[in-house]
Amino acid sequence: MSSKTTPLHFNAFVMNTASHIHHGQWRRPDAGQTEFNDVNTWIDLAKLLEAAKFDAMFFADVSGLYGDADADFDVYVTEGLQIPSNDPTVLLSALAVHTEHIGLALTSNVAQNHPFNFARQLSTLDHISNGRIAWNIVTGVQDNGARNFGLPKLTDHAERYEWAEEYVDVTYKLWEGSWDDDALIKDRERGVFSDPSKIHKIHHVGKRYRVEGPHLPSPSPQRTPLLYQAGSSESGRRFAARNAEATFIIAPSPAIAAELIADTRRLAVSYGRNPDDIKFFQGLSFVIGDTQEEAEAKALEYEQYVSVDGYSAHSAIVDKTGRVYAADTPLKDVDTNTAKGFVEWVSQHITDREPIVADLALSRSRDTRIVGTPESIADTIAEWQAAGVDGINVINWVIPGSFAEFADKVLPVLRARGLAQSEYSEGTLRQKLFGQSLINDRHPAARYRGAFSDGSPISQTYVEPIEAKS
Ligand SMILES: Cc1cc2nc3c(=O)[nH]c(=O)nc-3n(C[C@H](O)[C@H](O)[C@H](O)COP(=O)(O)O)c2cc1C
Repeated sequence: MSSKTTPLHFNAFVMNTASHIHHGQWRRPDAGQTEFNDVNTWIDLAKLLEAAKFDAMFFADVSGLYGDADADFDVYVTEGLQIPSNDPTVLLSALAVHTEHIGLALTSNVAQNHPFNFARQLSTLDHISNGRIAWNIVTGVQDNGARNFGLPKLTDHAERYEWAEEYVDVTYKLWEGSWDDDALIKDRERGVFSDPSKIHKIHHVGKRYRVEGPHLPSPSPQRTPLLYQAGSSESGRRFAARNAEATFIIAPSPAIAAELIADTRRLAVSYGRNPDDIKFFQGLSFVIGDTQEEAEAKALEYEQYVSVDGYSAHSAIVDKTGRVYAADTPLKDVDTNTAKGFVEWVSQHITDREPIVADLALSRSRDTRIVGTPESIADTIAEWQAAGVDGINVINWVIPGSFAEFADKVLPVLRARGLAQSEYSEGTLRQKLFGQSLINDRHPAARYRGAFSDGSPISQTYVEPIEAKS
């Protein structure tokens, strides 16, 4: 079913590191991502994106190293594969003060921050940015990323999503229920800064957390930041259907995206939400030429920089000791239990010779890559919209070049077709996407509005009701 979203939304998909997705490209002379430690790299990019009317900068993040935590991690360090990396939560405060309209989205998983303090950080950022913050809710993907927070390894998949449900429940209570709208008074005459009868403890007691409250920040412009989610398994889709206002997907084709979108929207309705309470953002990268031949030639040039080790390591095509296979290793000799389906898929598509590991890397670098002229790229983007996609997360090869080129060459064609905005609409990030600043009444966070005002325990998800302390 075609998306009703016109114009589409466009986010710049980035990470505060040198080698985020397209590994090896940091070696190019025009790769500014090597200077990720310089805040001006990101401030300049934010200004470029805002001038081009991108909807948001969308920062990925991880809390550790990829691969088996007991395995060798040399390849990640050699490749700069998401290490070193800096914390997007801190960086976004700098970007907020240098921009006015563009949304600022950060990824954080349920292990890397305690929900009480994380809710406080996001409220602070939402105040600083005047309501432009979004949170990409992820459950984590790394054993090391879990071990850095005291866990023995990555929590099992289903339990990670149960954990995420309680995590967001705590944040919803803090963001939506702890402060009434008129609690902050600042009455110099009477010497009353806030009204204590309008600020409430949340008394959360759950399987993983005990959080008394109240929330320390006063309500920010959005209260609950715009909520993204990334994760497309059955559990991932159910979590998104209950909690996400936007989900980030990397479907291999518009047809598969259409199935994923229809299923998630159907689930959202079963949870009492509307189908269009969720917007879907597809990750795509672009190689742009004034002619198709020029675009193809540029694609070959990018492929000269492809790091087989980088893509192999990121796709967990590693042996038991964590070492990547040599590029000329026949795929039949690859022993992996994490990417078996991908290895088999690539093998099926190479029939004229023995498929090797280098073919996997090349296939990864071409995943959801569109090579063409601005017009042909706009045609393809329209096909994703027809599949139900509401926005595109633009994946870069180089910073800022990939975004500057997309802004200069493709966005004008999309604007002429009504597929990209020419101006920002007023208001907060949620106002721009959904026409209202606060999360809608169909979302589970809304049930906590006013829920603690009389101090009585409320029907709480994932926690036993407790006698609210008088
Ligand atoms: C498009 C996309 C982007 C993701 N980005 C991140 C990320 O930045 N950090 C992270 O820890 N996990 C990230 N993930 C992993 C998911 O959060 C999730 O933990 C993982 O996909 C397992 O969920 P699933 O089995 O439901 O897909 C991403 C997943 C997808 C599909």
